[in-house]
Amino acid sequence: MNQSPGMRFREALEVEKPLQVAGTINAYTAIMAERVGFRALYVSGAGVANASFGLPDLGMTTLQDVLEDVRRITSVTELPVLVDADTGFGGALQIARTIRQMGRAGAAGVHIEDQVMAKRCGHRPNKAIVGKGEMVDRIKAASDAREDPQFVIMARTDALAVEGIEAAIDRACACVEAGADMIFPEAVLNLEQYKRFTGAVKVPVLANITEFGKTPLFTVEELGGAGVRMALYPLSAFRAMCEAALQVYRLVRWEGTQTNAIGLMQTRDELYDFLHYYDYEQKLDQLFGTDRRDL
Ligand SMILES: C[C@](O)(C(=O)O)[C@H](CC(=O)O)C(=O)O
Ligand SMILES: [Mg+2]
Repeated sequence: MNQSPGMRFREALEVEKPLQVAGTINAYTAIMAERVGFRALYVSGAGVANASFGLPDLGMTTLQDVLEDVRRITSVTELPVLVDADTGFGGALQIARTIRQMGRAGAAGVHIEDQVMAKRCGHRPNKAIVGKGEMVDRIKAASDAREDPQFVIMARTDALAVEGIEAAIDRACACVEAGADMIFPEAVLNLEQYKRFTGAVKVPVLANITEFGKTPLFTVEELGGAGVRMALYPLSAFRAMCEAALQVYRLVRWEGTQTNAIGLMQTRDELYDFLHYYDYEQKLDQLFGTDRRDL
């Protein structure tokens, strides 16, 4: 595995069209997603905020908070990991630091968006965005800072909901001009709009297929037909995990036993299989023998 993570992401993009990018909120889910066959993973800003810190996705987490989750994930997978860097966590110099530290944490690339620093979830109302010039500066700073030229800089624009499609496409093109390798148009409403973006920008476009948001749950075939090159599922597994956890808590609390919750659970054997538990155990036995009575 001597290719850089950025290179691996770009290769995955050539192999699978559109490339499905699986959101993984921790190291263990990354292992499962890799085993299932995904070719690229994602660390969601909302995932870090919600799952790791119990906070809403409103720009309250720091670069270090995100890096910690990125390191945990990149240390257990060979798959390239795209990371949500929100607004970049500061001005030009801080954005440069974000890019370098993400690279060193093993990320394949990041997306940086044009919302104001006090950002909101992309699928919520009342978003505010910085001017086109400031967004272009963010992308210039990011693209200039990469230590590996293959590290992916993806520009996310939230302008569609704020200024409309023409302005959003104009921004996307300006970001590509400034060095963005890929474009993430946020909160797209229909396939026609995706077609407008993919027709206008000459770089790969990502579709954020997040549930309960503004974008319908388009299939990969539909997205591919609109020229989209990446389909992102940022929180799908997390949402399902949360629902399962809630059901288990309720059942145990109400029924005084987990018997009726067992069907919602991954078994010990499955868990150990994903973790290669038995290989580790065998290693211990090899090293120290199985008779531990003299300890
Ligand atoms: C992609 C996203 O930025 C994320 O942090 O995962 C979110 C996802 C979501 O809230 O559903 C976003 O679209 O803003
Ligand atoms: Mg986000």
